[in-house]
Amino acid sequence: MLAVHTPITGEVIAEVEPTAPDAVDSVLARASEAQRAWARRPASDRGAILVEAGRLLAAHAAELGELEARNTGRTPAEGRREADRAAQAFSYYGGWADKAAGTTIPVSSDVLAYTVREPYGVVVGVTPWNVPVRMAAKKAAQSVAFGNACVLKPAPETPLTAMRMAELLRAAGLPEGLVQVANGGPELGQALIEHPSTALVTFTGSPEGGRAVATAAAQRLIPAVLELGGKSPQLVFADADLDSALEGVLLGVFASAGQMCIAGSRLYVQRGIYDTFVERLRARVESIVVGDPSAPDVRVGPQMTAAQRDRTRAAIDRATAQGARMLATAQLPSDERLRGGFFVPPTLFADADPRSDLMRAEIFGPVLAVAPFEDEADAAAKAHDTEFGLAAGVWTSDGARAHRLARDLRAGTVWLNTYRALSDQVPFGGFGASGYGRENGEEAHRTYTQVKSVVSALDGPTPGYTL
Ligand SMILES: NC(=O)C1=CN([C@@H]2O[C@H](COP(=O)(O)OP(=O)(O)OC[C@H]3O[C@@H](n4cnc5c(N)ncnc54)[C@H](O)[C@@H]3O)[C@@H](O)[C@H]2O)C=CC1
Ligand code: BAL
Repeated sequence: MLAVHTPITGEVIAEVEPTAPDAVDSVLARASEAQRAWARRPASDRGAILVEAGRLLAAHAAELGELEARNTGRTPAEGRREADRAAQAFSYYGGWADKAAGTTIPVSSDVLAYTVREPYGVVVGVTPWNVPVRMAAKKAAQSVAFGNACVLKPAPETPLTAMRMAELLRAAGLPEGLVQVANGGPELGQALIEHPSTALVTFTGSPEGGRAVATAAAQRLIPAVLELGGKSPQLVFADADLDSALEGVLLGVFASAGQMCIAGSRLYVQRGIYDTFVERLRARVESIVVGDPSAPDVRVGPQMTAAQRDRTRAAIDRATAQGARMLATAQLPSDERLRGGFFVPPTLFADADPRSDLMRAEIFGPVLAVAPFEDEADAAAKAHDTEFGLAAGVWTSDGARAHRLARDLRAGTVWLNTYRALSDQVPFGGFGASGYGRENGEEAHRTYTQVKSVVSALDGPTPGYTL
């Protein structure tokens, strides 16, 4: 059995049956069979079932949110928000199901061509432990909206909400086998991708995992969508609304205890306001209350896994060893009950070597590094000093500058005077080592379908056309 822990105390909260390697065939056979029938149903029927799934998930959002918060150590409010957004994914993609269409192409007076966007078949969705229910919902909803089946493989540390979601989807009328959850680690993920019935893989997780997934997909000549990590910059200009910028910076890196692919973990502040802004930041970091997220004053909970706690602690030690100056660190909880919890205090560093791990490697924990910049060109150069390109934040009251930077920054998402504003409607994905392929919004239709072109002679059978 797979033991599932709560990171708040380290206790085991559930045991989950792993999917046996010899069950992969039957999981995928069920998915293929369900998909063939599902793809033949009118798109508006599929959409209506997804909308009903959204309604049922919303009706169970309190239960799902509580489970999510317990398994991930999020605050109850964050858990609820994640559950609400999982429900919204089904409502949103339910709306897309009968609106996504191909195109007609008037090639010449006697030839009409058109395209049809067809489902791939069975999609394998490999999801991480940091956003369990929303990520599972998003990948499943995008898959089935356009006629695919979806086999989800959640991270073994946080499978509970995806499993409950699959039960609710079935209750909402999604056919048996269309959305399934297979439980296990990387080996199971590989076995699912290597299986001949899998037609598309969508992965969210680490660059290492992404590389292995892409390699397995390439061996099978199937497409892979990879949403990987980041080392995202936030740029604060002297003319910004500094109160909003301060909040945006804090939430951008310490929400979810820093375990976000989009964490704004490199902060660059314009020289003229550097000392005062960093002093305000330092005071705020020191006052962050860390502990059991269900307590009303707690702002930062634990790391979601023991392994992540160890990785974050090691990253803090390495930053110090490589010469960064620790400016502030919050207090760990003193409550005896939380002694087994996976806590790491939010920590602020300055004066790091730009080539050090602190400035280059994803930490995925509550660790922020701050450095000054001189002007717009210097800010952009510093922002680009990374192999990643997932997100960037710009805080300035100069609209033209904001849009110049939005144009120039190499990142899949650029937020202007906000951060972490994610929506099903807005395409999401990375540049560079942050992955490739896009999900969300109308990109979902392109990503989760393949194009078939149909070319038709209008003036009777005509062999040998060269178009
Ligand atoms: N971009 C993101 O949202 C995430 C990034 N990370 C980064 O990765 C680091 C390590 O976290 P991990 O849990 O080890 O992430 P991971 O990338 O190893 O795991 C994420 C998911 O991929 C699966 N997986 C891993 N290797 C696979 C393979 N070869 N084939 C198929 N499936 C595979 C895992 O079982 C899990 O479901 C974190 O410290 C963080 O830096 C982790 C989780 C999410
Ligand atoms: N992993 C994608 C960013 C998010 O939805 O939290």
